[in-house]
Amino acid sequence: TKLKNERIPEGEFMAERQEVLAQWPTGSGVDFKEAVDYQLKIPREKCFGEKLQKAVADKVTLIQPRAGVALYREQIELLQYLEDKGGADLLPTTIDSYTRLNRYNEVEVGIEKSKISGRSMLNGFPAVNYGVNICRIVTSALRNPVQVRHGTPDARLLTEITMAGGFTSYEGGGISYNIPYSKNHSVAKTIRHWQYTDRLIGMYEEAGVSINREPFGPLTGTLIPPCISNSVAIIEGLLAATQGVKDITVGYGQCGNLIQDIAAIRALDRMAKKYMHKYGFDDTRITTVFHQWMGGFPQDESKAFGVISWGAAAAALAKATKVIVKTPHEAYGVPTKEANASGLRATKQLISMLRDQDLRNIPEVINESEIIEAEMKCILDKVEELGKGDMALGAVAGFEAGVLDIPFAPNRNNAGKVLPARDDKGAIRILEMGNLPFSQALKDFHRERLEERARHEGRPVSLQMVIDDVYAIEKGFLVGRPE
Ligand SMILES: CCC[C@H]1O[C@@H](n2cnc3c(N)ncnc32)[C@H](O)[C@@H]1O
Repeated sequence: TKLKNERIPEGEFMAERQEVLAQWPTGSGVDFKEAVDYQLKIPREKCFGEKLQKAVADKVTLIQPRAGVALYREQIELLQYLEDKGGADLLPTTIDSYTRLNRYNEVEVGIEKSKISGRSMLNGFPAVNYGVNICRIVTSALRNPVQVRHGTPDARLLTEITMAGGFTSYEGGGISYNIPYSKNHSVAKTIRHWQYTDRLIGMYEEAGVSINREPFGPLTGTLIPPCISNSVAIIEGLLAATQGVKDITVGYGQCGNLIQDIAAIRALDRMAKKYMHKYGFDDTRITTVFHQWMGGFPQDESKAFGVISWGAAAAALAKATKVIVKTPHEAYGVPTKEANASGLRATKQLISMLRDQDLRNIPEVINESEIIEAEMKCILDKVEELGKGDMALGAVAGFEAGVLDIPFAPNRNNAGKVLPARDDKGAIRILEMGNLPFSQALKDFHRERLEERARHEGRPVSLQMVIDDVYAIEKGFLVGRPE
């Protein structure tokens, strides 16, 4: 059927649902009505959206780790440790890579190997293979709300099982879990898959169960201009709201210039609310999430804590509703529960020390935020025009035209013409505009900021700046200065 940004008709949805639930035997354990009843019995303080709204009211920034291991008793032990010893306000369950690729046979092997070896042979929690009841054993063993975090282009069955399994938040989107994560999936296909996810969550909403949805903000996590990741977040938020989703957390990955990071969150929050209103979704609740540094991490744990704390400070000063926390094992792989908890404690230290400081309204932030909003408007206006008002069609056409273009993304449907580089203060600017539909004034602004760096470094604005900025991270710097 032709893609359109409209609520999936019930008959069409139910027919598709039969196929989805048949994709793996555990799908037969999903009964929507029974799942709604189960969800309605979950205490309110364990509902993700409720806790986010309380944080907004209390003006606090919540902390949330990533965490996922193969065996479910270990997953319970891990998450209990992170809430008890790490002080996590919100809990994740990070899903393993095989499940993200719908390769459930290989998951089975991974679970068996983990049981035999006694250690996690998967890089996350295999929720689909475990099914509804084991998910409920995990989510009901914890004091805090639990969110599904993953990177799945076709997450339809995962949604069915985890929503029935007592999770109350679900990360991802048809763009943000495709373009940065896969080479060949078409944007139209994954947007359609995620319309299924959002329609199912819309059905839970209509039955009185509010499930929080969080588009994946950071995208490739490498020098992403805030206007690009913010625009994708808003498109995914609008596509979700169209399917009946009411509780949406829009996100952004730390880039490193403090003024720009705070401005990005401010622009994201304001524009998300503006676009929800523009499209008549006045009953959606919007919150923000700030991801601590998504780039390469130092191996030295003390330096890693420096990076973690800096991301915590930026989140606190931006008054993000929640911050996603890194660990001192980031340079190595899946962290131990102790390392994960220590990243949380370091973060909470900064969040609480900076609780009374808010930099969102200082002039430099407002100036940068207004530039980001203007850039977002150029992009979103063009997406609307290309889609003739339909955001789903506009997104597909936007990628084809290079109006939406995510730097360093592997997907062959991404133009890959836009090239970012840092200016003299480390803020992300655009060196190659590709087909971004910016006004001349905005194009001139970016050029001027890069020329300023060029003058300071005594070299021309060039691709070498992009390369130097990518490698600067390993040397512990942001701006890749010439040798
Ligand atoms: C956005 C995805 C990348 C981030 O997600 C972390 N990540 C991946 N898998 C796990 C896991 N099983 N447990 C804890 N963190 C995990 C990586 O380290 C990185 O920061």
